Amino acid sequence: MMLCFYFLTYNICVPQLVNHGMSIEFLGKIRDISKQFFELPLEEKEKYSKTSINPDGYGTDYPKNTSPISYRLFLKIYPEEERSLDRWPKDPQNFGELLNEYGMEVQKLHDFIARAMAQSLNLEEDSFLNGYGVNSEMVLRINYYPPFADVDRARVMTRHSDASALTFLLKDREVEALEVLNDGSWFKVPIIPHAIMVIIGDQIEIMSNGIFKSVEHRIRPNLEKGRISLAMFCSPDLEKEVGPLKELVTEDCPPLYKTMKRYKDSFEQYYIKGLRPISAVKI
Ligand SMILES: O=C(O)CCC(=O)C(=O)O
Ligand SMILES: [Fe+2]
Repeated sequence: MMLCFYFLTYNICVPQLVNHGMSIEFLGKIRDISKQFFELPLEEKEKYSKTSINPDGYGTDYPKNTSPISYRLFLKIYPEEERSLDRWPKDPQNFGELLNEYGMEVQKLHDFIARAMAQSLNLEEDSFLNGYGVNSEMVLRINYYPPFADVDRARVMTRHSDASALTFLLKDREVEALEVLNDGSWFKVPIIPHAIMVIIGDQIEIMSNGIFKSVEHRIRPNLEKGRISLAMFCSPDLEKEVGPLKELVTEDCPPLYKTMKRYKDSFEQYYIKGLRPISAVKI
């Protein structure tokens, strides 16, 4: 496996994984089948709609009567027994099987990267993985952004960092739209075909006591073309107390973040106010 660090400026770098073991054909199938799902008639997609109690399924993040900047299919992949299988599309055929296989592959990548990150800090290789607790989560969000011309110009996906520990992002093969923030300026992330981008989420920033910083990013839709992306959010067990790893806290390096459960739950309330949830857990 190879981690290719793509430097956008001298101090901002976007890790993209290549030689990750998934074939070009497999990634092609995943992207194509996801796109086919979003191209189904609305009433077909709405068979899998999310509800107010279960976020799994098809939906948008905006109220029904406004034109959304993105549509999404949100599916919990792990823990396996928490899958809402009635929201896993039966059409296109094989979608479920492919998603299952993709989940297993991304889990391997995740464990490899989490171990490498721990080793890079001279920690035991399982330090981050142990910090996740037993029922760590993987949630897939497949995003479809219609062409810009179809949506309100002002609506760029709000800037955010991910609530996850790590996010593994399979980007569109053709449409560049992801931007990351550094020092007040936005930088476009270039496409490396078939690479999987690793996004540092808030919970790795917390566990590493600020050594790894979560990345603020946003999407600027394309004028002519729709765009597909698959974001796999890998996060600790919701019931696990997550805080700076004790190996990283010393007299000289006090904890910089509070320890808390269910970080994700508090995310939404800050996000909708335009605040960064991570700022609320800083000591
Ligand atoms: O579509 C993308 O490339 C990124 C999506 C994203 O940031 C998210 O779903 O959290
Ligand atoms: Fe994100």
